[in-house]
Formats: sequence, structure tokens, C-alpha cells
Amino acid sequence: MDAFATLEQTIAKRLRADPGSSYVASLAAKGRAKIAQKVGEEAVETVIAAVADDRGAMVSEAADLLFHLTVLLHHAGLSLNDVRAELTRREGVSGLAEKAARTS
Ligand SMILES: N=c1c2ncn([C@@H]3O[C@H](COP(=O)(O)OP(=O)(O)OP(=O)(O)O)[C@@H](O)[C@H]3O)c2ncn1[C@@H]1O[C@H](COP(=O)(O)O)[C@@H](O)[C@H]1O
Repeated sequence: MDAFATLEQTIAKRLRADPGSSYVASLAAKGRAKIAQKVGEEAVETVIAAVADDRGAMVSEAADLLFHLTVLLHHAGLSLNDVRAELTRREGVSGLAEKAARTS
């Protein structure tokens, strides 16, 4: 199982855990707006690392960003599979556009 699948399983469990025993549970207890705020903060930190051309910080901040984004999705009853499906759908749309351009 890859790291994202393992992380999603853990997040799904921790969302139902005691807020005193888990960061994910404590964040969830603060509500959707707080989780969304953390996503925004981690996105800004990723941008700052990118502008500074700090590759190590980019990886670390991107990990924080993807972690918090995954918590946000699960809190809303969604998962990375929903994002994967949307990206796959877009590949199909873009592929159809390329095909139409070739045949016109
Ligand atoms: N990947 C992560 C992860 N990345 C970052 N963080 C936490 O995210 C928090 C954000 O850090 P910040 O410095 O931005 O914020 P802060 O000052 O602590 O928080 P604020 O009160 O300011 O919002 C830190 O407490 C980090 O420990 C994470 N906490 C948990 N995970 C994963 O989630 C799993 C479940 O964790 P628990 O819910 O704690 O069991 C773990 O096994 C990990 O795999």
C-alpha cells in the first residue's frame, strides 16, 4: 500500500478518535473552517519555499499541505479517490480535445 493510501486509512480512523489522543481528531473537533485555514497556511508556506527555491522545504511543506488537504477532504466525506477520478476525467476531456484538433 502506498503512503497516501496508508495515510487515508489512518485519517479515517483518527477522525473518530478522542481529540486528546490525536492531532487529526483535535483538528476535526475545531471544525471544517479550522482545517481549511490550515490548508491555506500550508499552501502559503509551500509557495514561500518555492519562491525561495528551497527544495527541502518545498518537500516538507508540500507534505504538510497534502496531509491537511487529505484531512479536509475526509472531513467532507470525500477522499483522494474523488480527486483521482476528476483528474482521470480531465485526461479524457483533454484527450478528446486533442483528437478533435487532429481530425479537424
Ligand atoms: N502527516 C501528518 C502530519 N503532518 C503535519 N502534522 C501536524 O500538523 C501540525 C501543524 O503544525 P503547525 O506548525 O503548522 O501548527 P501548530 O502550531 O502545531 O498548530 P496550530 O494550533 O497553530 O494550528 C503539527 O502538530 C504537526 O505535527 C501531522 N500530523 C499527523 N500526520 C499523519 O497523521 C497520522 C495521524 O496522526 P494523529 O492524528 O496525531 O494520530 C500520523 O500517523 C501521520 O501519518
